[in-house]
Amino acid sequence: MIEFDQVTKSYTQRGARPGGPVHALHEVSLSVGESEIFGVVGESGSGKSTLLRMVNALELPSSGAITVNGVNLAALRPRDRRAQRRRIGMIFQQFNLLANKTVLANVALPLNLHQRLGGLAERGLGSRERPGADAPSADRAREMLDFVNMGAQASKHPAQLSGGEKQRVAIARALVNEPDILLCDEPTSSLDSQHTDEVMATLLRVRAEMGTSILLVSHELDVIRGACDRSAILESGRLTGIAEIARLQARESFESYSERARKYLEGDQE
Ligand SMILES: Nc1ncnc2c1ncn2[C@@H]1O[C@H](COP(=O)(O)OP(=O)(O)OP(=O)(O)O)[C@@H](O)[C@H]1O
Repeated sequence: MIEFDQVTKSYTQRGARPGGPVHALHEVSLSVGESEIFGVVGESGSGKSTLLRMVNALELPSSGAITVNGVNLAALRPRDRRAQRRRIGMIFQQFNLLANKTVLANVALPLNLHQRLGGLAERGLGSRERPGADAPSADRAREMLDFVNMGAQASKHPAQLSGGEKQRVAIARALVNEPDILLCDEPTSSLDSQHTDEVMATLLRVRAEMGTSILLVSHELDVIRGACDRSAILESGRLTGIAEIARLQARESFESYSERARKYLEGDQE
């Protein structure tokens, strides 16, 4: 599904005393399977975000090749690259929701954009000219909000939500176009443990019910261990290994916070 073949990404150092190229990634080869949850761990600056951004062609390799669903990203024309990108969802540490839009409008946004750029363009119509153009988007957005248990908060604005709720809305938005890959860049790094568990339980459900492949960058080893099947370990842009993570543990780790708290406080913890 996602293949990195000897991928190197170099940047030219800028600044007062420019030096040689920085290898953000150096000859990285890995593959991520269908419906797999694949982690990426490493210290700050090890190349995690670069790797993630390369999957949706926000960055292209300096050498080597990346194929997604059999398509070599570097060979795509810019327009096809944008189309390919719409088939990949992404969530971020800071949620990136639009503050002046309701939860529902945030989730519907990619659908409306997709319609404007796609089918409507072909017919030479803007969505304002088409009666009821937004209605199917609203239905689909509501469906996704229900999926992340945020249906009751559809008319709120992001500022009225907790961090965990914002991230679940961001997940709904990332999945509204039914992508087969979801990229997660430090999705729980600004959340407390209760909200981390809610978000991770949601991601496990996304994989179980939608079959989405998930690439999860995190510096939180517990999060990786609790959710991923395997994880790449990066050090200074090099892949130092791919850890196999026991599946049994993964299923047990994201019980509800209260369940874990009760077990822990009552001493029922391994
Ligand atoms: N656009 C850029 N221009 C120049 N150097 C860059 C650029 N993007 C990343 N780098 C460099 O590439 C290396 C890897 O960066 P990257 O952001 O991928 O690491 P990371 O593991 O995600 O770090 P963090 O955990 O701090 O976000 C770093 O040395 C970084 O400074």
